[in-house]
Amino acid sequence: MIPFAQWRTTASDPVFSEWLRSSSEPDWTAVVTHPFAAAIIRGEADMRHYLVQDFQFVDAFTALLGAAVACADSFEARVPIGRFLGLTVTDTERGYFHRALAALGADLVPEMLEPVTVDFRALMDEARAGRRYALIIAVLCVAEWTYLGWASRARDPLPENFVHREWIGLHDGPGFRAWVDFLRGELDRLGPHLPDAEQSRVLDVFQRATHLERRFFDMAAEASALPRE
Ligand SMILES: Cc1ncc(CN)c(N)n1
Repeated sequence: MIPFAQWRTTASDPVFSEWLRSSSEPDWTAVVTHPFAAAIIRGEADMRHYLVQDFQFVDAFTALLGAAVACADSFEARVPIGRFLGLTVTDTERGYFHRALAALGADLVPEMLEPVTVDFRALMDEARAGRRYALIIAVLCVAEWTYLGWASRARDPLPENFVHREWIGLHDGPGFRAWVDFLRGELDRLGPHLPDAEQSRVLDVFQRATHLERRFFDMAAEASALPRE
């Protein structure tokens, strides 16, 4: 791993979030180009098992957003997080899950949690319990930026089935892009001023979250008999 202070001297885009992202390859590219994500874009992915597991992801993610509101270092930082928590995740996205899982004939509560769901929830719970804003934002940023990465590859016409189309729409568009820009901006604002050891901890969490995103899509692909990558 090249430390941020050294990396920034030669990087073309020397911001902290780009250091985290580029240090998380090859997992990062594997997530945003994953066959399961490509199948969602084509409207061909079997979403049932994936969305059932993801609803459990979103539960811990919502709690982590709450921790971000609580642990942010200013009112101005709390506002966009609180807005996204209240207007998107617990409203639009929750409504999508209820409609999509009903259309797919799935229960909201799964019979079992996949190992990757357990591990992802554990990472989010660890960040939430640690109450360190930069580490919390690192996990949130991976989840949202990787999803913007694959969803923004979609082109018109989007799939007819609302289960695919709305899932793409939830993770693309100007509002979601601004949210990802905010999360990246928080890392860019805070990261350069952290001590080296804390920068390493942020990178560790960022890399672990990126790897879990890859495993999550692998799990979904396996359940729907697609190649893992
Ligand atoms: C596993 C996972 N990662 C990210 C997202 C986008 N919030 C999601 N719904 N699920």
